[in-house]
Amino acid sequence: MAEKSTLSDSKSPPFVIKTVEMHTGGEPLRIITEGYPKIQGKTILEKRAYVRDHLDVFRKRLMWEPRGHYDMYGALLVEPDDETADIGVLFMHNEGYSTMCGHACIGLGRYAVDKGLVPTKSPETELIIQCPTGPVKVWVDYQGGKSGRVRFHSVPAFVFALDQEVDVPDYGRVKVDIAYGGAFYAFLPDSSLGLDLRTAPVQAVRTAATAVTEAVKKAVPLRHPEHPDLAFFYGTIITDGRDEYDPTPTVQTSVFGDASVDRSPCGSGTTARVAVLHRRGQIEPSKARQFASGPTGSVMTGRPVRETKWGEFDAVIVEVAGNAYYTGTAESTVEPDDPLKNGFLVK
Ligand SMILES: O=C(O)[C@H]1NCC[C@@H]1O
Repeated sequence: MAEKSTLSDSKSPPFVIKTVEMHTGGEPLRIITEGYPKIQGKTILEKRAYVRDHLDVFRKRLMWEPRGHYDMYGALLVEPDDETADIGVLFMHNEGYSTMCGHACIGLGRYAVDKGLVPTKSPETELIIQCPTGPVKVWVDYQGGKSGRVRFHSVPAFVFALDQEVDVPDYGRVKVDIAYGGAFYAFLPDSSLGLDLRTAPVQAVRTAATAVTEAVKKAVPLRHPEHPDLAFFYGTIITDGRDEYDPTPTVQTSVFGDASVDRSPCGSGTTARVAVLHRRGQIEPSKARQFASGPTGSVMTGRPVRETKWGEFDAVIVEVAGNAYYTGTAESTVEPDDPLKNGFLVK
């Protein structure tokens, strides 16, 4: 639906937002580089709350149609408050503002190197991106003046629940694993929803995963070791159930936010899934596993690096790696008399 502007059109300055467009494994990344109003707040979580409460019309204009689309994804660079961080970022999608995004960290790693936001070093340039979930360490291949593949270590990943039973309307009682990889996800195999990821239409996967998400949200109260703003359920990842180690990729489709389908294997979801596989003894640090996206077949690798603790939770640092590519730049504008200027979604 189209929404009324919360900005006064006669008084507000013209809307001109510049962006750099990338994709990681097919998942769009719209990096906002110029034109956002000043963001208030000292901590990154305060900044996230500020854009959500005061500037949400900007997200809708940039993520929703006609400038974006139902499954668009964006990143807004902000001043970090963590002294160790090189850049800070807020993430946005069709419904709101997520707390961690692996595909975006992969794209932003390249972007930071290519824009000279960090001093470069070969063969790898290291940087820290402050995300709402916490600091994410990123290494960007950098050789012959060219940025390439990116790997990252997110905040500690932990299993919240294994084999949690939930009743999913239209699908029955299923068991899910719930884990945190910078955001909370539920995992279950396609077979328990009567689907086959290799052949199911993406809409069927979207519908089933969304039903699981709604059921888990109702049934499972979440806890985060540090901050209540981070204790929300972000999405469901349906897998092909091939959890035991195998050199060929295991397929997974992540459905997050308001039923948005990730075109990539989902970096934060992969982080969380590695935590589950690690807990079940199905993955080793020395053998990275390949995780392929259901919608596009694009691949990220993931492996546990070392065990740690986060508050009450046994946790693990996970390394995820992937590739991002530039697709262009854009300058988005708004005409005051456009009745659809604030965006709309077609499901
Ligand atoms: O790669 C990721 O972590 C993300 N991709 C879109 C949804 C998740 O935030």
